[in-house]
Amino acid sequence: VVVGVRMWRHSSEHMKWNGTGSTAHFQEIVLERCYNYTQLVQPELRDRDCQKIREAFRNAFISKDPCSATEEDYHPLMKLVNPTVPCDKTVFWSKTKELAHQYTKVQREMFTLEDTLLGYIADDLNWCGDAGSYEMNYQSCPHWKKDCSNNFVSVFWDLVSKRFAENACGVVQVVLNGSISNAFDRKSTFGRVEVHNLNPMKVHTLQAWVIHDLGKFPSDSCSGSSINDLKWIIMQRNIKFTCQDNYSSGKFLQCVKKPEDSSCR
Ligand SMILES: Nc1nc2c(c(=O)[nH]1)N1CN2[C@@H]2O[C@H](COP(=O)(O)OP(=O)(O)OC[C@H]3O[C@@H]1[C@H](O)[C@@H]3O)[C@@H](O)[C@H]2O
Repeated sequence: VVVGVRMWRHSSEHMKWNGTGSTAHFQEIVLERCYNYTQLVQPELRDRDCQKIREAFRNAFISKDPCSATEEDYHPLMKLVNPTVPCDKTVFWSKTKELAHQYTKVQREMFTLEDTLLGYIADDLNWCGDAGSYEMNYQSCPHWKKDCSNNFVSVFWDLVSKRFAENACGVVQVVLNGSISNAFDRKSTFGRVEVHNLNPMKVHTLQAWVIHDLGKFPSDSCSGSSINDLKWIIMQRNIKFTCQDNYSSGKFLQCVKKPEDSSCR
């Protein structure tokens, strides 16, 4: 058996990985974002203990082999924060992160995962430690493809995405990218995790929006094969499927704000 030889940096105690290192000032950013969210964004969460949340987040991965992450490592953190999104207000996205967040900015009552506490805290951050150290590794962290998929960042997003989907109820929406050939991809987090964790006892309809970039000819649409694949999976799960296409991103944002507008059908 060839045992992969991990390259140790000669000078410091940290491993050398293929991915970018932990975000500088990670702990301070986590604490600041937690206070910002619980005091300003969702004041009804003002009693959440941000020091405890920061500590539980750090304890999930510090001093552990960054290629041995499991969902259990995050359980103490998950116990401190449970996503409570009102029914009919959940928005998933795939390959349309910016547009989905523009959507929930104009429609404040809608929620993407980033509009919940854990998604808000962790968005765009990177983090990892080392089994042999109490310090975070700011030089490099495992790359999900070149090093290992069970790294702490990938396991975190799969876990919070699963909980976000489990919690959803009523009519849920997904914003998909009509400017790429496969707007729906079974291997994406939406296709691999969220679709399969919707609870058919709570979610009765998935509404898909297939949005294409302005001035670009749509590459996929509601009648495309990838959307039909999504429709089949959803209907197999006893959830109704509806789909809207023929929207550019600008028109989508305008029409979600004013659906009664004549140009919005
Ligand atoms: N900062 C966030 N990252 C992620 C969220 C999320 O909500 N916020 N994710 C996943 N995710 C990470 O984004 C890329 C894939 O994006 P991309 O390929 O564009 O789309 P995915 O379907 O994989 O992920 C978006 C989907 O999963 C949640 C969010 O609630 C959306 O409904 C991959 O690294 C995932 O681990």
